[in-house]
Amino acid sequence: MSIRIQHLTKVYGSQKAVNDVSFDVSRGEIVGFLGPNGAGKSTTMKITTCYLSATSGQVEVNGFDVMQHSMDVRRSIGYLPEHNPLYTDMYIKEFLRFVGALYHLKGETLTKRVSEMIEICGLEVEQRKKIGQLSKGYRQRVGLAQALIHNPPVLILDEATTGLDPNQLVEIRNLIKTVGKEKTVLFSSHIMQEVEAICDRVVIINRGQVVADRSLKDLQNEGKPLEVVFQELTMQ
Ligand SMILES: Nc1ncnc2c1ncn2[C@@H]1O[C@H](COP(=O)(O)OP(=O)(O)OP(=O)(O)O)[C@@H](O)[C@H]1O
Repeated sequence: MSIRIQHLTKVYGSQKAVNDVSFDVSRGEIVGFLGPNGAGKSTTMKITTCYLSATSGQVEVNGFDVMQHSMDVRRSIGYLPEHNPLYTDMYIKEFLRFVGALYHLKGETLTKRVSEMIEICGLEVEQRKKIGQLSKGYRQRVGLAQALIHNPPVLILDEATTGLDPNQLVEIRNLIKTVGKEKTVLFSSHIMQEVEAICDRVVIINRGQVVADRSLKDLQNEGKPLEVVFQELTMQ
């Protein structure tokens, strides 16, 4: 199992943001993680990527427990957070080299990997610019490039396509689909068409609890659009 979340609970002060959440993501699966605003998606993702600690429950990534083996978990994961933090004064290449070095890539390997990321993420035309000079869509691409630079087996993408124009959306979607052929991907989104286009399975969370864990095929066989299923499960 690439990601195993068992009985995960996170309490902020007096608020239970995540309440006994359990689900697995198998190797090579692309899973859409859906839920209304404030449902607990980002919190679950932050715990899975070791950015936050859980109040209780277990999370394993690639067989490593997030509490006991956080360095192994971090090495196994590429993470694009919802608010993608980038060094705006750095040039794209400079930033990717910096991130690659954090993962102990060096010399020719690092140079090759940075070039590959620039190509895969469609950054060639803008590669001479500083990150602060890039449009939002290109910043997202840099975010994806930094998430992929160490070739992690697991990708966690929190609203990776927010703010992209329709053309970029198609390109990034295709990119996620392509990398998803050899990686496990958990990604959150509010765009149902996107989830339908990319995912094998959806996990829907509402008020901190999982309310659906279904394959897209199952849902399609029922003939209900994902949007309708989502509304039925999350609108009270
Ligand atoms: N650092 C924090 N301190 C206190 N409460 C928090 C903190 N982070 C998140 N929360 C609360 O936890 C709940 C879940 O938030 P979370 O960001 O995980 O939701 P989400 O499903 O990702 O929402 P969105 O779709 O709006 O991004 C929300 O009510 C939020 O206000």
